[in-house]
Amino acid sequence: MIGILGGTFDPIHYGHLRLAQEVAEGVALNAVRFIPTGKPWHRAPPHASGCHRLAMARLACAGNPLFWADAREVASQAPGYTVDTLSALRQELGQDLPLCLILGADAFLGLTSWHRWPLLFELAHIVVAQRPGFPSPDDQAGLPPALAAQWRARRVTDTAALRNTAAGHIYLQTITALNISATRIRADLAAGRSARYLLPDIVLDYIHRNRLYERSPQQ
Ligand SMILES: Nc1ncnc2c1ncn2[C@@H]1O[C@H](COP(=O)(O)OP(=O)(O)OP(=O)(O)O)[C@@H](O)[C@H]1O
Ligand SMILES: O=C(O)c1ccc[n+]([C@@H]2O[C@H](COP(=O)([O-])O)[C@@H](O)[C@H]2O)c1
Repeated sequence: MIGILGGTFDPIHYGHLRLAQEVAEGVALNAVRFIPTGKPWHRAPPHASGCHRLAMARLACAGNPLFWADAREVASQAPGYTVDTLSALRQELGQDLPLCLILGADAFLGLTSWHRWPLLFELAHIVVAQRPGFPSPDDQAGLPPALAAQWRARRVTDTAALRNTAAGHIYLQTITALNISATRIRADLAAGRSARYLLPDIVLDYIHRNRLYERSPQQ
């Protein structure tokens, strides 16, 4: 079973890495692919280029045999819709392998705005985790009605259900709450404050060597 963690990763940080690690252990994944977005259609352009964000993801993944940074969205000129990425992975990996799309609560709460979002359930399971500062995904009052309906229909509490079908379930993984965001890291760096212990040293060294995030970020 493979996990997919997409993100802007501008830059990648311990919130992403613990999310991937704890989901991998929680649902018994064989690998997690980190897929940095190329030119995201849904938010302001990233501060660092796709090449830099991919390089930082590669550095962060090195040393963990489960983790792998996937260049496909950065290398593509297409809008980077997750449904297209999952379709391509399905073609490569076959129809039977269970795929788990990993989402933090903020991403999950916005799911109904995603391109062709109901199709995502035909391509992968969704494993969602809480994130500090956002409503818990199992608080149905906080979900848009269409997503709450999917939650009721698809939610499973036994990880065996994820292994037994290739796609279509929703699973809530409890993880260590880390109130870390890339926005905060960019703000710290732009203000000349240290971002140590929020992200791996090897990524921070890369940021300093390449003089990323030195100017005041536009939020
Ligand atoms: N601290 C965290 N805890 C749980 N999930 C997280 C955390 N940080 C990011 N994620 C999840 O990782 C994925 C990618 O997030 P993203 O790259 O946008 O990071 P971010 O820190 O939210 O960035 P930014 O502050 O620039 O919006 C999303 O599914 C998001 O919910
Ligand atoms: O496919 C979509 O329409 C879509 C809309 C919003 C976000 N996503 C994906 O969700 C992931 C997390 O996005 P973000 O903004 O939190 O970095 C990333 O892989 C995005 O490509 C995808």
